Amino acid sequence: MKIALLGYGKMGKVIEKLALDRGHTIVFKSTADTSEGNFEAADVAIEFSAPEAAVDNISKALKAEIPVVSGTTGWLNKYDEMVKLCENRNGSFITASNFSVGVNLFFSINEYAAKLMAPWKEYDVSVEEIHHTEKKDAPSGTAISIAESILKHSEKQDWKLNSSEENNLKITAKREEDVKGTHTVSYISSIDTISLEHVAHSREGFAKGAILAAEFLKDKNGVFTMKDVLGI
Ligand SMILES: NC(=O)C1=CN([C@@H]2O[C@H](COP(=O)(O)OP(=O)(O)OC[C@H]3O[C@@H](n4cnc5c(N)ncnc54)[C@H](OP(=O)(O)O)[C@@H]3O)[C@@H](O)[C@H]2O)C=CC1
Ligand SMILES: O=C(O)C1=N[C@H](C(=O)O)C[C@H](O)C1
Repeated sequence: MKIALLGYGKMGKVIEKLALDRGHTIVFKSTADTSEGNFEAADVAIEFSAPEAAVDNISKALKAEIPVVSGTTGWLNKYDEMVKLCENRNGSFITASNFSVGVNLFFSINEYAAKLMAPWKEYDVSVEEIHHTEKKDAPSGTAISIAESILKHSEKQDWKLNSSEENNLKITAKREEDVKGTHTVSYISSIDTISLEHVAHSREGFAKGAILAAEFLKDKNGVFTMKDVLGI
């Protein structure tokens, strides 16, 4: 596959390395103010940039009829707009708050746990995420996905960053040097604590999942999720 990398930071660089190892080629790369290569030659675009840049990047790919995989977080208030654009252009689009296979399995475990725990009102549920200090958005997109799944099975009304109000699901976001991404769901009662945790040891899992998504998307039309890619 010929890949365009929209965003060539920490993630773009890991994706480039793994894509080359899998026999793909990189035909275009862009950062905030530079670009090189031939965008129109790409079979697929992989977009990991910044919250304020994602919508422009995704639109640019869809308008050029290039399937687009977007991993950027913090722009999802414009998700419906991007879906409409994709449908109007008969294009292909997938976004995920987290492309790692492990986290997508964790999402399913979290959903199962949320259903199981729903009747046991003595447990209070909360979510914590820890990331590196360069991260621009909080809470992480992954923490929001986890919280939204829990809320489907909970009496709590919404998630809230650092809120201790009983009717909100509390998400705590911490920033520590070089942490790739740690997400913990805790169910705490006066008697015990049940915790589910995913710890990313490197960025490879995110990058591998994004390349799998690009390979899946290349010859398809429509809007997909990681559940479609992984068949889970
Ligand atoms: N869904 C997932 O699995 C994952 C998602 N992410 C998300 O991906 C995004 C990127 O993460 P990461 O690589 O760590 O971030 P970095 O800050 O390391 O890299 C961001 C890159 O995007 C570039 N960029 C900024 N604006 C534009 C633009 N308008 N057009 C093209 N490129 C642009 C930056 O350029 P410059 O250097 O010039 O500013 C930089 O090259 C974040 O939103 C993060 O949350 C991260 C990991 C996994
Ligand atoms: O910015 C990051 O680094 C990450 N961002 C994603 C998120 O916001 O959930 C995914 C991963 O945790 C790493």
